[in-house]
Amino acid sequence: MSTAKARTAHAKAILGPQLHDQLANTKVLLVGAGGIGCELLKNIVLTGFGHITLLDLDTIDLSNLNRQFLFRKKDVKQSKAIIAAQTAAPFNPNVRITPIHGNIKEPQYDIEWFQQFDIVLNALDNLDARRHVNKMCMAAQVPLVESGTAGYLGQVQPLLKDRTECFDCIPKPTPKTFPVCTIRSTPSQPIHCIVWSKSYLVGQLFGEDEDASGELDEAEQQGENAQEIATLRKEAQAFKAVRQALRTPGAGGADAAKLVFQKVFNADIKNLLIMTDMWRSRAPPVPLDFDTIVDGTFELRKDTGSAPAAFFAVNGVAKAQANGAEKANRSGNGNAVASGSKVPVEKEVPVAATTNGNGIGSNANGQAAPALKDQKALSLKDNLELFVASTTRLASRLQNGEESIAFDKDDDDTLDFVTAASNLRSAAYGIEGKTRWEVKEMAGNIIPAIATTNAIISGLIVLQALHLLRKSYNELRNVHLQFKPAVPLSTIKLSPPNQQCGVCRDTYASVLCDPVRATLGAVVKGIMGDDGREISVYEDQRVLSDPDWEDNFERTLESLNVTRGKFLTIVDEEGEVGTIAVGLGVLPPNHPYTEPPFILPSPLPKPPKKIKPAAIPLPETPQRTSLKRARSLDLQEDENGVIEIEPTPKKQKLESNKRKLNEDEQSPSKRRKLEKDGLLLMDGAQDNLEQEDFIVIDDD
Ligand SMILES: Nc1ncnc2c1ncn2[C@@H]1O[C@H](COP(=O)(O)OP(=O)(O)OP(=O)(O)O)[C@@H](O)[C@H]1O
Ligand SMILES: [Zn+2]
Repeated sequence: MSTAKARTAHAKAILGPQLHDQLANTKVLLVGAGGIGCELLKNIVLTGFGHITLLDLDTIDLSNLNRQFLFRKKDVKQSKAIIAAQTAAPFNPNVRITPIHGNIKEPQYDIEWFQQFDIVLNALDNLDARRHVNKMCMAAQVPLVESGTAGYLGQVQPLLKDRTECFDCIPKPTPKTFPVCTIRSTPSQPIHCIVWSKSYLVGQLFGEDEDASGELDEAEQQGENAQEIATLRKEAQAFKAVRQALRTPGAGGADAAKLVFQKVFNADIKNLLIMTDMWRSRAPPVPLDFDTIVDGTFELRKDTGSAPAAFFAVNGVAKAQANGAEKANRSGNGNAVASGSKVPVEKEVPVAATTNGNGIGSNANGQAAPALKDQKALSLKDNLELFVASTTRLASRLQNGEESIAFDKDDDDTLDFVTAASNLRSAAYGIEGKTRWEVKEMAGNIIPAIATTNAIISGLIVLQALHLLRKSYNELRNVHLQFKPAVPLSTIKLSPPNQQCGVCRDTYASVLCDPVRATLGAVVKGIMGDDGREISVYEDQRVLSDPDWEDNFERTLESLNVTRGKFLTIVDEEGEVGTIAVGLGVLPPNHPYTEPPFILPSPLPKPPKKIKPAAIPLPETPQRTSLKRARSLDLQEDENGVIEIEPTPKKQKLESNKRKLNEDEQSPSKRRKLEKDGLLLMDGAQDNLEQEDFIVIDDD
């Protein structure tokens, strides 16, 4: 057998000659060349996909090399897409890989561009880009395989307009937040102190001169303790002096750091202690003292030697350990603090993750093991020194012209500062400390990437992609990789689209136009044809017209900042007919100047009548990966240990922004209402559209 034949023999045997030949001509777009993307590129090249476009906006970072195996050290700072394409192309001489170093959200990647592909594979790491690709695939009617991994968990979801749920059919959970008072006055866990330090203190000291009273107003309205709020207000106002000191050359060194320390770890805590009621049911914090920490005589709890002291041994010596840790161990009082011999590890932390409070890492047997610098437990004095050093560095950056500094996990100065400040606060509140490594992980919301998870998920993506290309729609499954060694995979049959979805239930159309010449009115009237319904028109969240207000119809699309890659959304005023989403593309170069400056789709879009949401809420979707649920449904694992779960009716999705707007629009007096709310409306074609002219109805 020739080498070329031998190379494809196995793939051909597995796929069958028909699919094998089809793949050679298949055009696939792979978005993302990171952890999943590298694995997936290798897979699709070896499977025999013939035309691959690989797009990624990023360059290679040293930290990518442990799992993004198409990259080498010499490639650091080069384009991910270009290097991945170069490395993977020789895996199959018949493949054509077109790398693009760019952002998938750029306007040139419009509906027409997406339509050139037979299938799109997402290997992205953020919701925003995923949602964008989902929408473009729905608009272009191109099948998409969506995927993601988090530590040991992973998911693959095939998506096809009108057949399956889209990525946006199910609302995504919002990130966890903490009540403002927990963060600002009564923390009880390390994460509370970390959030305080990175989201509040860094901003107050090094950020824009922002008034942080908004969230306090809100807390007050929600009935929080008025005295506590008043104290927190005073505390925030008193930042002025320290902000000034940090920005003053000469005073901005260690003295300024000491000033900050005295304010936040001593004076502010003393002020909170005045509210004795607050500390009846919880342990009061201990004001820290700069000088005695430096000279080694400071004691966190003079009285009982309570557990937290074990983690903040003064001078790096586990002075408190003898009385503190042991007592904590014996008392077993259920506090969040752990024994002096082992700090609880919240997430997977490799190598010498446990520490014994004296700055030396210990392994599982309690034997001393040399800790990496970042994984070393810091004593109270270590933290104070780190606080002074990092505050001084940040202050000098401000003095050298940086206007404001925000937390960034990859900015060593801010990470050092957040590590030290959160540990000092933890010490004051009797909460265990965290290593710099752990703080980076928690503050940066880092979930360790696991190469094996990416490899498994990338294999599953190819299987789902093959089902889509074969049009074996009954074979499609959502697949979950779960942290259950006995049943690592579960598959779920696909649910139909959510009828209330604001993305995949829209009727999409594409208009090729010259936005410099085409007016809003001409395009909208062209799309609507002889359909005389009352409509409103939006671009994203901006209202461009409604039935009582069509002033913008005269304006060119460009003057309204509605250009290539954007969508005009045409919403039925009565809410009875589906929404039309018109994607804007460019005119072909040979389009005659004498013709209208746009080409309408043919046939014109005919959105369906809307299905009214059911009055009675449907039962909630089950925990999809839950084994318990699978068992309760009496489902059997198949021969591969895979459990299959039938989809159940889903809960009505919260109306999308657009639908919320729709309700608003029912009233013809919306324009007046918006103006009453202080929102600005554009009055005539001569108006220049400024950013502030946009009417933002709801922020996402
Ligand atoms: N809008 C976008 N357009 C193009 N590529 C994107 C876009 N958003 C994210 N990506 C790419 O998706 C990839 C996701 O891969 P991955 O999750 O492994 O992230 P990473 O940045 O390589 O790793 P880590 O975040 O763990 O350091 C990245 O290479 C990233 O550049
Ligand atoms: Zn949807």
